[in-house]
Amino acid sequence: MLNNRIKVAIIGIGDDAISVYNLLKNLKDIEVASFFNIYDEILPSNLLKENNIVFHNSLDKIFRINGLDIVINAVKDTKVEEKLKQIRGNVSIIETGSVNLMVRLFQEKQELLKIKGIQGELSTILNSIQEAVEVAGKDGVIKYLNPAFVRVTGIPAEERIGKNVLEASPDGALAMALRTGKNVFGHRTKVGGSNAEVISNASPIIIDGSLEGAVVVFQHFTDVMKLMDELKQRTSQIENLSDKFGQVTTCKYGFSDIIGESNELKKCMQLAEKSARSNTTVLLLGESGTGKELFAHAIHHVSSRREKPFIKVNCAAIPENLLESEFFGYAKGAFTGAVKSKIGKFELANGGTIFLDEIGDMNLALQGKLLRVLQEMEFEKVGGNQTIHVDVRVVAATNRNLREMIRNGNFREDLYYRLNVVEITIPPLRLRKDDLPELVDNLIVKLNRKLGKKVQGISKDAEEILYSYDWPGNVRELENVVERVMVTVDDEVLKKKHFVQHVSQFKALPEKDIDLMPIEQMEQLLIKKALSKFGNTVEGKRRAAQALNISLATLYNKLKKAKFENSNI
Ligand SMILES: Nc1ncnc2c1ncn2[C@@H]1O[C@H](COP(=O)(O)OP(=O)(O)OP(=O)(O)O)[C@@H](O)[C@H]1O
Repeated sequence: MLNNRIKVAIIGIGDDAISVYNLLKNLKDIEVASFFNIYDEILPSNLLKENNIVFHNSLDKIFRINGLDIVINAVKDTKVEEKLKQIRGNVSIIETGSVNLMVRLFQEKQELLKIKGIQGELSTILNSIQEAVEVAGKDGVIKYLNPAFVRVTGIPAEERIGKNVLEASPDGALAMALRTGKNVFGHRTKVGGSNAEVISNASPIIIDGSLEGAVVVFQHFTDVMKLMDELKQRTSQIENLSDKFGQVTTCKYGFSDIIGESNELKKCMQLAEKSARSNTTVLLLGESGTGKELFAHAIHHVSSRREKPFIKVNCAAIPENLLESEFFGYAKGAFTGAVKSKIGKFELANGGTIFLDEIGDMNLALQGKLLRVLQEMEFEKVGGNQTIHVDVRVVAATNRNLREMIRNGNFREDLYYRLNVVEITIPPLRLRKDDLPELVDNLIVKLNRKLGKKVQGISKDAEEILYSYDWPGNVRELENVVERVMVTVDDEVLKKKHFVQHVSQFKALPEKDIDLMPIEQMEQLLIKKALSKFGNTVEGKRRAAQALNISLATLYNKLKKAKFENSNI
């Protein structure tokens, strides 16, 4: 019956009949099959438009309607009532007054069906989840539990349902939520027959502002712990890997990237290439911007270690107190905040090359530790007691005068000799100006690509001005100068006037009548000028270094050397 529509016939087509029809037409379980127009009344026009409704003008036809379930009598006529009494079988006769009640019953039935559907879905979910669920009414009587509850606790459903949770499990999360009317999170207790430790969350069920019961969801603590352990392990693996990825520098350059035909540079390249194939430690010396890092990359690139990591450590950029843990890593709990262990650069470089840039800026204590690693290729993490063995090739570089530092007691002599198995001093650009044309040509090609320009070359007078300059910032400075001009100029040939117009170095220096003075003195003058322009703050120094085309570390070194920091610049 629920799935078949109920067939209805309405007697009369007056106002009563029409309002009954309007009530019924939207109920999907009811089909108004026929109207009986027994007084030759005029049919309302909208009813005429309705489909599939048959109009009869004789009540006799009522007996012939197939499968009729209900007749609604919307006329007050004793003759009609008499006639209807003759109808037999399953047909019900209803007066218009009862129609409202019938409609309400149908609507409630529809709601009930909807609720049944939702109930079905919910019980499928509750039956299949791994977490145990238990529900109690406001009086504490347990009304529901799912199959996982029985599995986790070992208590059969029939022993539990109907009991009062406030007595059966007074310390459990469900009882707490019922007593307080508040959510309970992460509550740990032992349950039931299995005495299993569980971790539960419970919530009160509040309907229209009043507490109607509570529900608890819980699972085996061991399950949760297992998941947590697994999660922790995975997280630490991911952190380690991303740590490693972040630190491993891909080796970007080979010897073919080192530009220059001067004898001075060629000698350096030959020596570097020869030593690259052995495992020896190489010490690269030279002013800032001469290409020491480029050489370190090239050495790694032609060595048998080229497929292994190339790790760069800038000893000047890392605060002294962190340098040791940067080098060797630290063990978990080595100091406050060391919640997990950290892998150091030496371990990361295992099998490959470590490039210790600005080695002259390392403190004496750490120099001693580094010496031990270089001699024995083993070390312990900070706060750790396990010895770690590595196989690392060391390339070190500095723009400082290590021999002078040894004389002043600032650099260990034994470390110096360990490092300079092969010592390569890259000459400054001012001593190999023959390399300028090739360097500039190469730069123009690279920058044309980068900036989308079509520069063909530089004019003779521009070349002259480049030759006449001493390049304290070496190749790095040359790169910046050419880029600055190419960014601003659209001509195909770069001329002297472009360099003078756009490059402060050339603007600042008078072209003629410049007093000759020692280069170091000129350098100091320029640093003073830059600091008075940008200020003696950390930011000022950073901007001054930028303007002078030297690294911040180099600026600090030069300041230290000249003791500028205490002067009144
Ligand atoms: N011979 C060269 N051929 C091509 N490019 C070079 C050459 N020498 C240096 N460079 C370029 O000049 C810039 C500075 O070089 P690099 O960083 O190797 O110098 P550095 O001596 O290590 O400097 P610092 O001491 O300041 O760290 C880089 O962009 C590098 O590619």
